[in-house]
Parts: sequence; structure tokens; C-alpha cells
Amino acid sequence: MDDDVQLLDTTLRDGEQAPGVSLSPEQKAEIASLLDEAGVSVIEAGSACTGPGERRTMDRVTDLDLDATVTSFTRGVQHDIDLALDVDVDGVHIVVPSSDRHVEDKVGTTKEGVLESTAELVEYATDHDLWVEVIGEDGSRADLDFLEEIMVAGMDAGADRFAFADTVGHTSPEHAYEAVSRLSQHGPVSTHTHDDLGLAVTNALASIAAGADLVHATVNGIGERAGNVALEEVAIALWHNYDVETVDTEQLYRLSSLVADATGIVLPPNKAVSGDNAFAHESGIHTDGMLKDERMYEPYAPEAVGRERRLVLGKHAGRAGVEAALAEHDVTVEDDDLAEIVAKVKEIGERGRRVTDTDLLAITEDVTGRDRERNVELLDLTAASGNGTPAASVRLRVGDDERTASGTGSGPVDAAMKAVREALRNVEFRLDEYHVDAITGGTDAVVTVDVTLRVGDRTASVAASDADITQASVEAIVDGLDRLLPADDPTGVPADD
Ligand SMILES: CC(=O)SCCNC(=O)CCNC(=O)[C@H](O)C(C)(C)COP(=O)(O)OP(=O)(O)OC[C@H]1O[C@@H](n2cnc3c(N)ncnc32)[C@H](O)[C@@H]1OP(=O)(O)O
Ligand SMILES: CC(C)C(=O)C(=O)O
Repeated sequence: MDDDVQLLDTTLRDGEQAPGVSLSPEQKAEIASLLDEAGVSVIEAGSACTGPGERRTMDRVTDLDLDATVTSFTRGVQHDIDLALDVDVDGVHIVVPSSDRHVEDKVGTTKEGVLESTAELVEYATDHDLWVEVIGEDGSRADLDFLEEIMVAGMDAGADRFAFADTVGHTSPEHAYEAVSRLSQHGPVSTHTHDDLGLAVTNALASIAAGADLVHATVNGIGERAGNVALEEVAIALWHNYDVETVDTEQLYRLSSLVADATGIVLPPNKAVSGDNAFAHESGIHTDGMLKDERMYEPYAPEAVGRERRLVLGKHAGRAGVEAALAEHDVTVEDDDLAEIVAKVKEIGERGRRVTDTDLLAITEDVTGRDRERNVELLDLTAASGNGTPAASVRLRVGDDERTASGTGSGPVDAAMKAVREALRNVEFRLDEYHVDAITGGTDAVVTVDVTLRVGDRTASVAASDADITQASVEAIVDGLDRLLPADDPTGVPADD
């Protein structure tokens, strides 16, 4: 395997072609900056031919003066290259039809016409100092002899490289290997694979094995239809299995989260690298194994992609996992008690409920008969929203003190959070997760708010339910803080400060 493989990110072009996605100039600029920081070699910023709005988003990317080569998609027409020049990109992907149906039925030309215009357009682009990649669209369904002819026409005219495109994601790894092997005899080859058969990564790796040295990919695999090869998946596969470093893998989770937020395309929990469950373990046998050896049930450390491991309690929990979860809260129990706690944890899990830290600690108190005094308690909450600025005030008991504070925010929950922060002003805490579910229908629905709070390197997951979302949110946060703040000094500051 060539260890000089590089990545071309097309999240801002093919990724944005996912139905319903439209990135603002700011979003494109933020994603491009992080891709650049991660070390992606080429960033396809969009298709300048799409219209003036798209060109404005691309302008924001080219203005960033990134290390990466910034490019635009163009059809096989000179006007598209002129539009790309207008947004000041470093390079273009000149996309020409290559399969019979694309040549004849879609573009309505001939093979000779394609070869001729490819050469002319490449010359035009290179005359304007552009880096040029010629792409034979639908290349995986094209006659391979013709695909080679297009590549040769482009390379002879001065193109930098040619891309093998599995436009409809239909190819097999064997065919990708054969096609790229043949094309590689004429110069540098890129690979562009789609996931319609779930083979995007396999076909990208087969292409690389055959000599491709630039992989087109999108963050989270978003793109046309079933999407493209996911950048984070191909990067981690190359690093883990072939010792090939393409990007700073520690940035991969940040990239995934940024793109999921910007596009609104939510990641499935079991998504490789960046899904919620990619480094979460619930089953007792796995958790026990992980506690004995961190590589037992993970191929690589979550930190390698900028993440942390989660041990989760539920129906499949065992003694080792429960003991470890209790230890995180500095709680140790006798063996008999542990067995009973595990049984109760499994009971909650069997009801299909997430077992939170508060559940675990409440069960433990019940089983051991050890009562624990609360450190932090919500005594009172008032919140108001409407036409004015949403505002809230809270009254908390923090150790022996009573604290009253108020805040304003973007909504009543945000205002109440600010009030809690104000009341606990010297306590640094972070909300790692916040999730709301309506558990009954209608406008009088009871909602459950799940939060994961962090104080330093300790976390607590807590759930609270109420018909009032603000009340449930504040109760969950305060319960979490109650579990995390040290009993001997929950306030962080003297009471009269
Ligand atoms: C596999 C891929 O991802 S390809 C990239 C897909 N990206 C896009 O489509 C970008 C967004 N597209 C757009 O904004 C519009 O389609 C535009 C501005 C490019 C063109 O809009 P319109 O002029 O209204 O054309 P329309 O979208 O109806 O049809 C596409 C035209 O491009 C032509 N075309 C398609 N591919 C190519 C190509 N590789 N080379 C030259 N012409 C091409 C088609 O033949 C058709 O031309 P026709 O109108 O003369 O038949
Ligand atoms: C423009 C080309 C590379 C493309 O997106 C495809 O073929 O899928």
C-alpha cells in the first residue's frame, strides 16, 4: 500500500448535495478551517456554476488562505471554469461524461467530442494556472479503454491527475482495483466512491491498493443518495490497518460533530468512529474485559479520534461494570450488596430504560441502607418567558448555605441554567449532553430530560421527568451537581462571598 495517500474532502460539494442541505458561508468557512487544521490536502469548496449564493459561500473559503488546495467542481464547459476562476479557487475538477449513457443520453455528445473537449478545457484551465483533476463521471460503468483514453487526453493536455468515479456506488472492489491499476499507468489517479452498496470504504481501499493516491471523501459520509466514503472511516482504516497517516485523526470527532450540527444530518449511534456508541460498552463481559485490558473490545483507543470511552449500565450489566461505576463516585460496597445492586440495575435496564448514575446511587443507598445527605438541592424555581427576555430565578441549598440567583437567556431553560451557574458561581461544571424526550403525547406531555454533567474529569448522568421542561432540566442539573460536588465543600466559595 502506497504510504503517500492523501485525502480530498468534498463535504462542501458532494456532501452538500445531500437533499435539503445548504451550508452558509460561515459554516463552510468553519468546516474548511477545521479540515485544513486536520491536514486534508484538497478541499472541494463547492460548484461555482450553481449560482451566486454558492459563489459567495466559496468566496468565504478561498478568502481563508488555507494550506489545502481549494477547488471547485466544473462540468465539461468553459463557462463553469470561468465561474470557478471568479471565486479564486486554486484548482478545478473538470467532470466529463464517460459511460455511454452519460456521453450519449445525458450530455448528448460523442466519445470523440468528449476527448476533444477534455483536452481543450484542460488547456484552458492550466493556462489560467489552475490545478486540474479530470473526472470521468460514471467511470465505473464506462468502457475501460475509453476511460483510459479520456485520462490520456487530459494528462497530455496538462492535467495534474485523473479520478476514477464510482458515481452510482455500484462497483465491486475487484473492478475498482482493475480500473485504477490500468489508469495508474498514465499518471496519478484519485478515487471517488459512493456507498449505494455499502462498499464505499472497501472500494476506496481497493483503489488505493491498485495505486490511487488521493481519496475523495466526505465527513460523516454525507453526499448524494447513500452518500460518499466517510472521511473519518477511510482515514482511520488507513491509519489502523496500513500505518498510513493522512490527517490528524484526533480532529476526526470534532469534524464529525461540526458537520452533523451544520447539516442537521444526525449520526446513527452505531456509526464507525463518531457514533455515540462507537466507544460505549454495556455488556458485562465486554465491560469486564475492557477493565482488564483497554484493547479487549476496541480496535484502537477513543482518544485517537478525539473521544472518550463510556461504560454504560443496563440490562446486560455485570458486577465488574457496576463496581467500576460506583468507584467513579468513590463508593465501595460488600460483595453481597453488589450482587443485589447488579440485579436491580438489570431490572431497570430490562424495562428499556437507561440506567443513570443517579439511579445507580439511589439503588445503592437503598440496598446498603446508607443514607446520604444531599449537597445541593433545588428549593425553588420560577421562570418566565413571553414577549420579553426569558428570565428565571432559583433558590438552592448548597451545603449549609441558601443561595438565590437569577439569569436571563435565549429561553427559560437557558435562563434557569444561567441562574444555577450564578448561584454556584465558583463551581466549574460543563453540560456534556442534554437530551429531551416527551414520554406522553399532547401538550400536557411529561418530558424526560437526560443530562451528563462534568466537573473536572468526573461525570454524572442524570434524568428527571416533569410536565414542565424547565423544572425537569434544572432538577436534572442540580441532581448531577449534587452527585459531583465534594460533600466537604460543595460551594466552591465561602457562603458570604
Ligand atoms: C455526480 C455529481 O455529483 S455531478 C454534480 C452535481 N452538482 C450539481 O448539479 C450542481 C448544482 N447544479 C445546478 O445548480 C444546475 O444543475 C446547473 C446550474 C449546473 C445547471 O442548471 P441548468 O442549466 O438549469 O441545467 P439542468 O440542471 O437542467 O441540466 C444539467 C445540464 O448540464 C449538462 N451536463 C451534465 N453533466 C455535464 C458534464 N459533465 N459536462 C457538460 N455538461 C454536463 C446536462 O447535459 C444539462 O445540459 P442541457 O440543459 O443542455 O441538457
Ligand atoms: C463529480 C463526480 C466526481 C461525482 O460526484 C461522482 O461521480 O459521484
